[in-house]
Amino acid sequence: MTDLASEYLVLWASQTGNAEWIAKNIHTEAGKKGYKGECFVMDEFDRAPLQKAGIIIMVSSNTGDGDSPDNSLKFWRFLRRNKDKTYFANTRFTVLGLGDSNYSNFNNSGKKLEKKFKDLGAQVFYEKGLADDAEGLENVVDPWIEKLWEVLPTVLKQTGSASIEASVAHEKELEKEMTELAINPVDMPYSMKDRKNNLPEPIEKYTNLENTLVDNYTMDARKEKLPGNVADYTQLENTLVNSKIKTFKSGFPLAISLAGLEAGAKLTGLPRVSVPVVKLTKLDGQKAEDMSGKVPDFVSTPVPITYAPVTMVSCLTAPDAVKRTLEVELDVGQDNLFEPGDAFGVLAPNDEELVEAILNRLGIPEEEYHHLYKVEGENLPTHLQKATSTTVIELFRYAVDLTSHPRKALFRMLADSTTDPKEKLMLMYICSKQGNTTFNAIREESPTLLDILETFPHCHPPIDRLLDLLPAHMPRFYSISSSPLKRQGKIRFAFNVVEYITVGKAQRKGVATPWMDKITNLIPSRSTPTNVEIAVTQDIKVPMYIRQNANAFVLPQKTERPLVLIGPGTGIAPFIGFLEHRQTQRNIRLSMGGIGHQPRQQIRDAFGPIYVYYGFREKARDFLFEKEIREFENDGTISLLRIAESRAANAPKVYVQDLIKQDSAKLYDLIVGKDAAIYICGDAKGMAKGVQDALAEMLVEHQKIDLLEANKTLVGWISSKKYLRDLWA
Ligand SMILES: Cc1cc2nc3c(=O)[nH]c(=O)nc-3n(C[C@H](O)[C@H](O)[C@H](O)COP(=O)(O)O)c2cc1C
Repeated sequence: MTDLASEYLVLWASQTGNAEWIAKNIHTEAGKKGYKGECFVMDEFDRAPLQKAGIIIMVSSNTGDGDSPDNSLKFWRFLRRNKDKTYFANTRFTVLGLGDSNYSNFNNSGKKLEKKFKDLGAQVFYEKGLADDAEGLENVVDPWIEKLWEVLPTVLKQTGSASIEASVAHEKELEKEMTELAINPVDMPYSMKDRKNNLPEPIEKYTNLENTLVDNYTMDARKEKLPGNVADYTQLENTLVNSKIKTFKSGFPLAISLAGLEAGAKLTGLPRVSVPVVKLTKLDGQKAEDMSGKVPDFVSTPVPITYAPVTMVSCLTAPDAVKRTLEVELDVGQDNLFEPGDAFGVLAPNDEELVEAILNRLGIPEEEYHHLYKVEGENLPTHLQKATSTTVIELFRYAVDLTSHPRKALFRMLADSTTDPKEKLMLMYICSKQGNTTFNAIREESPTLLDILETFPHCHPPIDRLLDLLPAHMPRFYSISSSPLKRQGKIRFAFNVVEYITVGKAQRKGVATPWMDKITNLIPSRSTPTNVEIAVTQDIKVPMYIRQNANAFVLPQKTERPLVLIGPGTGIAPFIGFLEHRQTQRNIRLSMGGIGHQPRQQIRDAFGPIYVYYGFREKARDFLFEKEIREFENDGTISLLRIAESRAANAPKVYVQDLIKQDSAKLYDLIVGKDAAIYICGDAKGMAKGVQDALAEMLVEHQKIDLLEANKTLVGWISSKKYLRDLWA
């Protein structure tokens, strides 16, 4: 195939919006460069010119255990059924995979796409890119796209409406702006010396500002730094509160290292200014009621949302434990069908104080919060497509993510939205190749949008552009930790309340877990007794929907099949549901009575043994579900309970993988001899890899095969669903 193709097709599959955003940017830019083509989500492949487009560019992320995103499952069914080795004989393609190296199945879906397309006769025109969210997607995505523009003219005609010359000229212009920015000495942000000279006395307070323009500061720390009498300011603050002038939450401005920024140097590798898509139009004079507590209509879910009343809350950790784990029960009603192991999504809003502080920082007064707007634009991202009549506050509560890792493209846009040349230079530096270390350090700090805006006080981005560049706000998923057999119409789940301090001393919190902590109202005391179930009678509702488990992380149909359940920390939660289910099934069988000469033995044989590997820091503080687990052990639901304590006083650290190694003979007999299914839930990084190694060692020792063979066997077990993993990074 040497001819130039005349049309391209971009296909994307995305679980949380990154791949969609990147794919749509590629499509928009290709159009601007004069190429002709279309862009579709993979599951709409039947509308796409699959065989007609000579060039296919695919962008796909991963979910679960190297699984393809939900919006590509139909496409995958089509690909799997397609056995025609010449189906894509006239197609050249490339793949951009988005993955995370914390997962052992790194970028599995992109790799699978490449293999399948080759099997169907397609040829690779440009080597696939495998981006890593653990390191920052941009590190691979940006150079991969840059190179794509170099390769594309060799395989695709520029036939679009824009004339080639015009597009080349436009391209040159962009290129110049994008790849080169000379640093003029007068534009340089303050040097350390200047900074010290400009600071009020006493200077010692500021000497910790090495390499920073802005120190991290809290309200109190800020007061401390104010020159003059602090009492005056405190009084001023009180006066403001008393006179009902609203005060807003402060952010934590970032400490930005400019170590690589030198006068006369050039900034290169700057991301292209992303094409504006979103247009926010005010609907004249129309206002909406404050719908606080109700998820706005533009949020789409695969099944309708249930507003489930909270019926019980319990704190599973001791007051002085490092993590705080809550268990919550929701009344989801009889119509929501689920199995233990299924997950459900919680539609929590962004933190209200954060939302209001951001709106305030963007210059939107409170009386504007409820004006109705329409979100318009060609090729809008999925999460904004239905926002045809909504308010600014709802968009910031439910449409965009205000706390996840910022994209380089956001900094690039902010650079164009500041009135201050020094801020512009800093922002350009952050998204340049030279500023990569600084960008990664910023990612580590997980700043909120408020923190970023407070770091660059002269930056006034238009809201439309923020909507363009902020990632989608997503539901948060939790595993169900109860059995519908035992608790009809109710689900229980457990979660750690995500709150922590960063290296830069900024306080951070998650979205859904602090929200649930707040609405269930256990926080004020913090000394809530451990493991006491508190009935909730107030009208507290959680918007949620059940997502049935796509990767078979549910109990096997046959109750005789032995199980090995491995779940440290909150990874034990789905297994509590499994065990409750088995316990109830056994009780039902017992109440019905066995059959034959040995009825009790017959009942026992109907339920395979269950080995549980569970771990936590310390028995006294973090033994989640202790009461339930002891009960399962005593009544024989659990056949073998192995507990790993990683921070027991005066004892070596023990992890679940250590216990698996100790039990390797027993486990080999159960897993290989008796065909047990293995389930593992929890941290993808240390734990899942450790368990994988321990299982491989078990095979090496008892099956007498080498490590390579052992790992191949494990991969085979994963694909045959004998070894099931529900992991998070
Ligand atoms: C629950 C979950 C499971 C994931 N599993 C994998 C995986 O098995 N392999 C991998 O390479 N990346 C995995 N990822 C990482 C995603 O592919 C990555 O974060 C990507 O940027 C998401 O893009 P999206 O927003 O388009 O879905 C997982 C992410 C999540 C949240």
